[in-house]
Amino acid sequence: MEPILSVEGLTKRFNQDKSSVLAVDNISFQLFSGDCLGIVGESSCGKSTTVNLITRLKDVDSGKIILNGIDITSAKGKSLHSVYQKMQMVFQFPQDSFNPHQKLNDAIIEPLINNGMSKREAKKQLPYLLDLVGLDLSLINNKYSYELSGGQCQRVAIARAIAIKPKILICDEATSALDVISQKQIVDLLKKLQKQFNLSIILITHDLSLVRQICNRVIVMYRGKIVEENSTNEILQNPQQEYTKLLIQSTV
Ligand SMILES: Nc1ncnc2c1ncn2[C@@H]1O[C@H](COP(=O)(O)OP(=O)(O)OP(=O)(O)O)[C@@H](O)[C@H]1O
Repeated sequence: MEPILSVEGLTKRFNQDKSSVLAVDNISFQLFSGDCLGIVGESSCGKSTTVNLITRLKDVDSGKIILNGIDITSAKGKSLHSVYQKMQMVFQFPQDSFNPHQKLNDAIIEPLINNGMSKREAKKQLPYLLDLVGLDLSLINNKYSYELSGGQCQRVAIARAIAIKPKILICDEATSALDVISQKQIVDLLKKLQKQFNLSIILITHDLSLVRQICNRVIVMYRGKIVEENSTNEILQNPQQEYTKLLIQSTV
């Protein structure tokens, strides 16, 4: 089976004043259709930089990113449009994902309009998209992001992300700013959507219990490198690397 996303030798260094950080150090991995891949590791190990490179928010120093068979390593301008048709992101702080001056109705359908759908047609999709994430149109109608709870807002962010039916959803600490009940609801929602649309998910998290609930594979990062990669069961029950063992111990 061909991977939907393949990352080969990805490297990124940040230079600041006289210091320099090798944030991502020659990492390679593959994501297959229907996979939920967890990327875990302590703060500053390079998780978010990895995501920023894959989604082309940052330029790579070296390495390759192949999305659905197409090399997107240097995708820019118009070619990014087709990248974001296939790959969408959900971020940690749902309220920050939205323009506070834009009504949520408009924010959700924006990707559809950017994708060529008329505003009238896009509006007709709203109740369906909200239903997918367990929300009613009456709740968000004419509201702004700051008028919703974090959990509700994250559902809206997910509705917007899946509106154009991406193949890959990247969740960067998407539940870590939420209370425990909302976290569980978002995890259940992601599981449901994954099945429904055969979504491939990359889940960036500190939280190994989250990984246990939803991921089938896990990558462990330490100081910019992948130190271990395996099925979730193997990583959690039979970790090979000292760092992975420490990570598991520290979160039990
Ligand atoms: N724009 C930047 N300029 C300089 N250094 C950066 C930049 N972005 C990230 N870094 C550095 O790169 C390293 C990796 O950061 P990154 O945000 O990818 O880690 P992370 O694993 O996502 O951390 P966290 O879990 O705390 O979000 C860190 O040392 C960070 O300080």
